[in-house]
Parts: sequence; structure tokens; C-alpha cells
Amino acid sequence: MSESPFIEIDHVTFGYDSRRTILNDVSLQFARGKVTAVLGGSGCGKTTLLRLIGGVHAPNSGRVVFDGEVVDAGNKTQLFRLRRRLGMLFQFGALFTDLSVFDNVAFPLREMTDLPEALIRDIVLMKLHAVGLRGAAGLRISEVSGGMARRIALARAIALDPELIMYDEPFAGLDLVSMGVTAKLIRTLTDVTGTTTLLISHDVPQCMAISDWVVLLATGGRIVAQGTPAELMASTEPEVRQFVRGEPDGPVKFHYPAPPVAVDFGLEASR
Ligand SMILES: Nc1ncnc2c1ncn2[C@@H]1O[C@H](COP(=O)(O)OP(=O)(O)OP(=O)(O)O)[C@@H](O)[C@H]1O
Repeated sequence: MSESPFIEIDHVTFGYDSRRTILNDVSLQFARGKVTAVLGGSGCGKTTLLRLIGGVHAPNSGRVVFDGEVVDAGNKTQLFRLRRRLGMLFQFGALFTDLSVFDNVAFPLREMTDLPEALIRDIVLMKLHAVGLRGAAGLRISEVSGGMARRIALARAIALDPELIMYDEPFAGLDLVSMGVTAKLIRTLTDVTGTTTLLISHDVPQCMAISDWVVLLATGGRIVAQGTPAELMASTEPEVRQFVRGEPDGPVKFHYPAPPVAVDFGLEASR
């Protein structure tokens, strides 16, 4: 990577408590202006990684570097400044259901800036236009489909023109068409605005289709592999193949270690 990365995870170890390490000596880089996807099974620490980047938690050791600045989870002034540069699309959108589409997108602008309402209106309509939903501004959230809700959440995430956008499971719960629309939108927004995009997901095909770089993560934050989608799809490494093809069994076993079936069902004396 020639240019300095926008985000650097530098030998980070983290656990929510002392009993269990969630990320163990993880080092990763997220390139400027690119879409990077972090793929991995449930519980391997993807969301935790986003929380560390956002300064919600501090690593036990190692550093998170945000555009050259070490993130200090204890420094409120710094966090406020950095979070102003960060857009976040939460799992399932997390929209305010009692507000209109317009007010959901306007929310961060009203909370974080002193812009006059007339300007806020123009920005909100522009952002909704970018996701194809300017015409839906007056609807209530209860009146929109799941796919539309995801796009509204996207419009809200880009309201403040962030330099980094982090998407937590942007495809979860969507039908195939809405998934494709959302994926294409993430790619287009990155290209048009030059943001750095970080995407965490279980969805291999969508991530492969829109990412510049893909990281495969396993339990403990172990990096199984990383590379361009083409490199990973062509890999002959058994664990990578299992991952990208979604095969139920391979180096990662379907069965959690257990005694033989015959022993558990009393068909054979335990050894
Ligand atoms: N606030 C918390 N306190 C304690 N443990 C937590 C907390 N949040 C997550 N964990 C645990 O940390 C591990 C990693 O969780 P994380 O949400 O980062 O995984 P993930 O890869 O994003 O999973 P998923 O794909 O299911 O969202 C899990 O075992 C989870 O139970």
C-alpha cells in the first residue's frame, strides 16, 4: 500500500472482559477511497472491530490509527472530532420509526451542526436523491419497505459528508434485488464521494462484487486471508475455498468437538 491507510489496526488485542480475548494481535489496514469488506462468521469480532475504530472501546494493547491520529477512547474532544468524520450504517438501519424519512436524514445535521433549516432541507433532499428516494421524503418509516429503509439509513449515514463510512451488515434481511441495489449504491457512493468504505458482512457474493479488498476473519480475529476478490476467489487454500464458497464442511468443521455419537446415545461404552 503506497499511500498511508485511512485506518490502521496495529497489533490490536481486545476482550470485553479478562476471561475472553475477542481480537488477538490483529493488524489490518483500510485504504483511502476504497471499499474494504471484512467477512467472517458470527462472533469472530467484526462489530467489535468497528467499535474500536469508533473509539467506543479501547484496545487492551496495540493501536487504532484514524487518518494518522491514534484513537484515544478516553479523549472525548478527540472522539467528537473524529466521529464527525465518520458515517455509520448500523445493522438493520436503526431508523427512528416515529420520525419521517426526511427527519431521519435531517437528524445528524440538526444534532451536529448549526446549519439553518433551509440549508438542511436542501442537503436532506440531495442525500435522498442520491439514494433514489427524494420522492419518499414525506413518508413515515412504517410506510417504507426493508430495502427502502436501508437506503434511507444510507442517506442518513452520508448526511454529514463523512470521510469514512462503516457499514455493519448492510445486506442483512434484504431480498436479492434490494441487496443488489444496496451493494451497487455503496460502490457508487464511494466512487462519487471518494470516501473510505468499510463493510462487515456475512454475504460473500455481494462483498466480492463491490469490494476492492476483502479480509477473511475467523474466531479470535485471526486473519484467514486477504486480497482482491479475484485473488480470494481463485485461492486453492482449503480454508479460503470453504469460506468463499460457503461449503458446510472443510477445515472449519460443522460439528463442534464431541464424543462419538454412539457414546452419547449409549450404544457403546464410553472409553
Ligand atoms: N458488549 C459486549 N460485552 C461482552 N461481550 C460482547 C459484547 N459485544 C460482543 N460480545 C462478544 O464478543 C464476540 C464478538 O462479537 P462481535 O459482535 O464483534 O462479532 P461479529 O463477528 O460482529 O458477529 P456477528 O456477525 O454475529 O454480528 C461475541 O462472542 C460476542 O458475544
